[in-house]
Amino acid sequence: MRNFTSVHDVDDVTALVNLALELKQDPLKYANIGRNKTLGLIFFNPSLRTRLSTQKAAHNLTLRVMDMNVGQDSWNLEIRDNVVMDGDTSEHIKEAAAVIGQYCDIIGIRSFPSLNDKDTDYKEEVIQKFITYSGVPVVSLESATRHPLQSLADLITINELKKTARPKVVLTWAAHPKALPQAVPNSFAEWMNHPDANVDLVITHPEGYELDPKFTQGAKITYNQNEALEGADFVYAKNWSSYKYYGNIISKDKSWMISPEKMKLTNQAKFMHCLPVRRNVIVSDAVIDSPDSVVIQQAGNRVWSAQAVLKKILEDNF
Ligand SMILES: NCCC[C@H](NC(=O)CCC(=O)O)C(=O)O
Ligand SMILES: NC(=O)OP(=O)(O)O
Repeated sequence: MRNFTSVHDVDDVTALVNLALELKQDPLKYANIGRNKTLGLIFFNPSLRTRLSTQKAAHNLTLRVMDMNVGQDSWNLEIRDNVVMDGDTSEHIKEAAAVIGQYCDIIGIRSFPSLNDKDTDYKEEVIQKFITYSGVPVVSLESATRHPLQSLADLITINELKKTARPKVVLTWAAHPKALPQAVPNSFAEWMNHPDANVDLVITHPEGYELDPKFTQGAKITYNQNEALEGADFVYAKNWSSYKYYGNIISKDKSWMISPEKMKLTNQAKFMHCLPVRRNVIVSDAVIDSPDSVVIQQAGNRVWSAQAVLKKILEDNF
């Protein structure tokens, strides 16, 4: 594996999940593989889990880590090509990526979408330009359209907790006051639809919140949340803004919040969310504080997800 930007970069998903579970049992098993190598973590947006879990994973592999918040610690970067840079961007991504590639052996990038222009966001310019110009392997720390380290951690968590060979997994939209990216649900759908995930995926959302079919193909999609939740083994809640009416909030329907009444429709499902989550907006206190909530285990698994990916990249490229 050279880069990790989506499930398509992984040649054997089952093997990667098994590697993560092996690392969870024995975190320092491959502690020498990153010796004298440097990982750079570049953030265009805030992060708690991704920043800290990836650092922890790197430390377990003896990688050195440098991190930077673009525009706060560094210059504002210009992403577009062929522009006269007489505005508020001081440095072009072409130079910035190439220079960071001189200092780092692997680069992680977090870059959210603008949610203004679908074509620009779905072109994934920031991460693609880092791949083109840095000359080193690149790992997505959540890009405009995907969050693969999160989805891998989600799959690890489902594998740890499933009670049947092929569980029913429900991805449900819930209302939110801010327009959020589609990256988490796109990526979750793409990973759950992979044959190695071995789950039945049902996606439920109000009309107009259809995701790009490129990610959801193979899943059952319904506007009826109660019907979707019936018999679910896992409930994965997430808000996203509309893909069709790009970046807009078209429903504020509070009835989509995951409450104890909704959880009663399920097969004593585990409640999942990538975090950060707004309590009593996306999920009620009673559900997130219940024994069926696995959000902390899920966040804990971000370490093993990142460590498995970094180990594979180190092994395959150095
Ligand atoms: N990395 C996990 C999710 C990050 C982001 N959430 C947010 O921006 C939530 C912000 C808020 O609730 O104010 C998203 O949905 O893609
Ligand atoms: N789930 C997740 O990626 O969290 P952060 O945005 O805090 O990194």
